[in-house]
Amino acid sequence: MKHPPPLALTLGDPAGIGPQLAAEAWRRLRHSGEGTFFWLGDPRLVERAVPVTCIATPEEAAAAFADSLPVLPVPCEVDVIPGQPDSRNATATISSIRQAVEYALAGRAGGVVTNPIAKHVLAAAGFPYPGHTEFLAALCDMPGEEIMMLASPQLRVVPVTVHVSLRNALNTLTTERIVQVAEIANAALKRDFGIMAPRLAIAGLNPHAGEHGMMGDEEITIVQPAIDRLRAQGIDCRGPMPPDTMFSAKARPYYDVAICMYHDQALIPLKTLDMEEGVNVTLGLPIIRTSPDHGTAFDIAGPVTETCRADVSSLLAAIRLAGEMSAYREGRGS
Ligand SMILES: NC(=O)c1ccc[n+]([C@@H]2O[C@H](COP(=O)([O-])OP(=O)(O)OC[C@H]3O[C@@H](n4cnc5c(N)ncnc54)[C@H](O)[C@@H]3O)[C@@H](O)[C@H]2O)c1
Ligand SMILES: N[C@H](C(=O)O)[C@H](O)COP(=O)(O)O
Repeated sequence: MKHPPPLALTLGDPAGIGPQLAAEAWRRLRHSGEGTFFWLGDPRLVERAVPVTCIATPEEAAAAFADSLPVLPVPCEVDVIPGQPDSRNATATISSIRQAVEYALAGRAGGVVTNPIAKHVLAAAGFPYPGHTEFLAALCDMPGEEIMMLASPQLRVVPVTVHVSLRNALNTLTTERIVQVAEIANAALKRDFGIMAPRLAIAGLNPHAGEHGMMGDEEITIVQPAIDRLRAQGIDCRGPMPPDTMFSAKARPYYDVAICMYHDQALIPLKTLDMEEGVNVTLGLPIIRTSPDHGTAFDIAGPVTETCRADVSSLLAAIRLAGEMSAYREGRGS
């Protein structure tokens, strides 16, 4: 049987926990048969902790994986001090993401799994994107088509507005964008998650979903028209749902994804319920991209050793989910 291409795991911020996690993920997965990955990173950061094979192409990863971490070298410009990010290393962080996407677009990587970046560190080096999500869309030449989903065994959430201030989120929330995001989520649940008739729950924006206009009228003027348009297309969606109760254990079984109006409305419930198993997924692009749901964790970053201080669960969940999504896309999903 032909093996699927390996996943490309990126460097992330080299001063964060990414290098530790890459080494630990390899230790946990090397004999598991759950898929192969290669790390686009600086071999000097991990070679004291795990055996490393430097590879020149993704195709060499499979043969190396059982015995060593396959590393496609992306050297850092300056010495890495764990916990102390340095924007001079932004070039390596960005190059790693760029190469991973190129391999995925060419079908030479089964998907991209990103290690966390610190947005302000990249911004200090002139990086013009607020996060991976928007950068990946630009690399795929599909700006504006990207959406962010966070998925865990208990909940899936999609924020309509993402990396903007709360004030800007309110100013930029439109019926058109809610419809576009819900359509992409609906299609992705079918294609990448094997959910053939997705059920969408659309959140309100205001307390009590506006209380019939008493506490804000965005539900009436913006959200309900989006729901009407989605239903007219045959998409199963309900709402506007009061945001304070829609994430309860009783409510969650009735939908497959919650479409939320702003970043923290979506991410707070998910990370509170399931930080360990939560995965950040980019939908709407031709490539598969997943990521752990946590950040760079500079406060616990240390030299990469044989013992990993950071919790690798979310990265492992991201790697597994990328493999599952890839299987669904290729008709191998179950
Ligand atoms: N996917 C991404 O690239 C991504 C996601 C979220 C945040 N970030 C970035 O990360 C940076 C730091 O963000 P933050 O401090 O808000 O969040 P964070 O997730 O980095 O850290 C929050 C707390 O959780 C702990 N933590 C995080 N991951 C952990 C792990 N795997 N094991 C054990 N403890 C862990 C940290 O030590 C810290 O105490 C920011 O610059 C942010 O932009 C990146
Ligand atoms: N908003 C995400 C989170 O808090 O988990 C995170 O910042 C990652 O965003 P990108 O995947 O766009 O880097």
